[in-house]
Amino acid sequence: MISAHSAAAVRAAEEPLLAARRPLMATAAFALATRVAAALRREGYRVSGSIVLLLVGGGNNGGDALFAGAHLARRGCLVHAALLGRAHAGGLAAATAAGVQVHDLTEDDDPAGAVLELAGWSGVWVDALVGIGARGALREPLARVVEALAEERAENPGGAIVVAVDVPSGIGVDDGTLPGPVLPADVTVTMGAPKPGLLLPPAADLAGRVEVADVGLDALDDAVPAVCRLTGDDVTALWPVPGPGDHKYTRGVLGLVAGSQTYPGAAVLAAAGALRTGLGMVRYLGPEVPTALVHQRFPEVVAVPGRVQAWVLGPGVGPEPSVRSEEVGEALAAALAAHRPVVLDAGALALLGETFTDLPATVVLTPHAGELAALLTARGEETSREDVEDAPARHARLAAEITGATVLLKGATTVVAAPDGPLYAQAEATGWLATAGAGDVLAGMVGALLAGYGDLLSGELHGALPSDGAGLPARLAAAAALVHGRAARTAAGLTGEATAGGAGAPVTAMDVAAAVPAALRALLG
Ligand SMILES: NC(=O)C1=CN([C@@H]2O[C@H](COP(=O)(O)OP(=O)(O)OC[C@H]3O[C@@H](n4cnc5c(N)ncnc54)[C@H](O)[C@@H]3O)[C@@H](O)[C@H]2O)[C@H](O)CC1
Ligand SMILES: [K+]
Repeated sequence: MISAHSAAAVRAAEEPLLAARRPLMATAAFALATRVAAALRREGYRVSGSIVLLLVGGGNNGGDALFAGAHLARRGCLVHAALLGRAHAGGLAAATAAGVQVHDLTEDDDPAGAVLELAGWSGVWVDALVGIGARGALREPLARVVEALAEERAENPGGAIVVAVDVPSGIGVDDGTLPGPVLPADVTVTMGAPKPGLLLPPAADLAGRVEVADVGLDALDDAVPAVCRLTGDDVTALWPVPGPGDHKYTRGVLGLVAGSQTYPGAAVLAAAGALRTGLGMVRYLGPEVPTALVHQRFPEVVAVPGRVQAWVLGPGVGPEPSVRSEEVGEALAAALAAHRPVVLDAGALALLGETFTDLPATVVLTPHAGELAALLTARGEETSREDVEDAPARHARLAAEITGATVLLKGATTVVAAPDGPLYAQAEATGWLATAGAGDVLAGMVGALLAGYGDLLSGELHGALPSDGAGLPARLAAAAALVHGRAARTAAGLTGEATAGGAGAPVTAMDVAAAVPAALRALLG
């Protein structure tokens, strides 16, 4: 698992080391210089002779770059330092002594023009304007400088390598927002631990390859992370793999109230997602048309009421009041009364206006940005889809706090928030996954995992939800999102990590469901 820590947590971990006069900045700077050299070599350049431009702000972020520039100068780089704030004195002295060419632009009347000229000759731009000390959108003249460089980079994408120091300057370090202009990075060398803004969209999309420089912040190992990203190993540890003693009730039975006469296909897609994820049985409850379609595709689905350990309610049910939405409401009331974990998707989310208020964290909402905006607005927090897309983590957390439920906010990066515990940010998906029905498949996958842990989550095994169950719904939802994304990549012909190259090919939602077993085989070994 990748754990990201807030700026405050990093500072708290730094304090005792700084008090003990540990050379944090020297360690950070050496790591930065090493990573810049590696980035040059990765692109086929020689280190010696390469021209490096340091963009230096007025704090310790700039200090890191100045000390790193001294290392690079001693390795034969031609290093220029554009000072755009009162530079770190020690760093400036070290850089000057090592032959770094310093350009003090603090009094320049057109610093952006001067920086652009220096940038035009440079093979590497080191963005050290602000780090975790940033407060809000970049102020002038930094904003104009960053805008000019970002425009230049957009016009010449194959140009300089951009290396961000700690974070790309100007991102929302703790919430992943983009309050103002930011220079997209190819590499972010982050000190001590990833920051939330390097995992949370939209800022995470501008960080490039994130490399963590170890500066000895061991105190963070015991700190509760602000944001987590599950990796394959975490999913392997979580995924319920049946053994000789298992039967369908120990593996979990999922109740599925999905699909309608208008959208019958959602029932098939949600059932596909659940069945391919692996569970004891799916009980489908719905009208004649979707029932027939589900049975045609999956004869193993049982279409009569009975014992279930978890529910998926709402895929393919419209938000407008209808007989079907009433059936979903009745199923939700029964599930809550029985303390069963529930996934609420699509039309079921519209039920949360006034009737269902304080939900347990074992209820997992799976909205997209528009549905989350509608849900928050219905609860008195006037919110637009754009508001959610600009700050997904903040709005997912707000919805979790207001409803009490776990919120899986679908998007290119899927964010999962629970009323307490860390946020999750899963970014395995490919753009091909943006296709009709993919959300129905994901709802089925989340439901299958909840069913697999159904008795534990319902507290039947331990009385009240045990401490080791706290946070489990969020982890399971994040695990489902990881496998959903990996399955889409597999179906699209994109293998390996999210960073692997290749364009892939179109996929349907059913292709994604069909690829889940292959994605799991790759993960479970
Ligand atoms: N503490 C240490 O020894 C280490 C710190 N590391 C690096 O230091 C930065 C954090 O440094 P800090 O001095 O606290 O703040 P910054 O340099 O990030 O920024 C402060 C600097 O930026 C100006 N500023 C703030 N907000 C804005 C804005 N919106 N627009 C324009 N300018 C802004 C502010 O006025 C100051 O001048 C951390 O990120 C690390 O890179 C080392 O890595 C480890 C040791
Ligand atoms: K920076």
